[in-house]
Amino acid sequence: MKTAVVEKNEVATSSLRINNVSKIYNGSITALSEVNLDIPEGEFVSFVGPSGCGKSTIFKIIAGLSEPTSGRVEMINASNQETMIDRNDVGFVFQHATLLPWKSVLDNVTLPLELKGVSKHERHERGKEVLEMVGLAGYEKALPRQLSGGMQMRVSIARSLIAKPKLLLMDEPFGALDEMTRQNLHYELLKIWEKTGMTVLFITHNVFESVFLSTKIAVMSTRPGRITNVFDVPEYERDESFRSTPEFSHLVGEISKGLKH
Ligand SMILES: Nc1ncnc2c1ncn2[C@@H]1O[C@H](COP(=O)(O)OP(=O)(O)OP(=O)(O)O)[C@@H](O)[C@H]1O
Repeated sequence: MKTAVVEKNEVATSSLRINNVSKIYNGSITALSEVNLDIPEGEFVSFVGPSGCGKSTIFKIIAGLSEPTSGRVEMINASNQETMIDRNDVGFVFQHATLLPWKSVLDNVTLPLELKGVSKHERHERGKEVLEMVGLAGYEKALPRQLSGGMQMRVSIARSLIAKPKLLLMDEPFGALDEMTRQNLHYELLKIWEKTGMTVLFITHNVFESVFLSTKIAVMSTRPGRITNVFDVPEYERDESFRSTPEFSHLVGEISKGLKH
């Protein structure tokens, strides 16, 4: 039976702090207004909210692809000192796998290391390791078009893991996949998260998915985009039966209610 134990990291030594972040586009569109959230390392945090509430904008700011209009995102270390996020520690997965169609699976996955000038031998060793992690050992030579949508997403996840990120940002990674593929990837992702101990931030429109995967769920509202509620998900074993427990239904209900406000 597929199962994964989701436990909070009780010995977190640092946190990612979203500190009073606002973002106004073009001087008039308030995408985010005074967003605050502390995320201890090793947590799995989902962001749910209606279209346009600023979920992708937060991710772009965390990844350093966009500047906040005010506020900042920083790391707080064990001695409570603020440090900058090291962009080399951040991995990104998007809704579409965005693979290079003419490159093999292995070459797609190892591209970030190739761009850094890592030797072919080393990047192939590491590439095989991450392909194994996502369940694609043996597909090194395949081309993206020979893979299903779910397999292409696995390649995209493997590519994001190649540089051993401490923080993985996933922007609706399973939004375009069918339900069975999506559920299989949930287990794979939880296994990878357990194995690596990285912090995962995950955007989804799917409340069920957020409850199944996360240790914490940030509910956002639109106009202006802000976090209206944060739910802690108790520790439990994620297996098929979890989806039909009263705890699961209760949280789904509470979050869905929160989304309507
Ligand atoms: N580059 C930009 N220039 C101007 N407005 C923008 C820009 N990027 C985003 N916006 C606006 O900011 C708001 C938040 O957008 P964002 O993409 O962060 O929301 P989202 O919650 O990720 O939406 P979705 O769930 O549809 O992906 C929206 O009103 C959007 O139109």
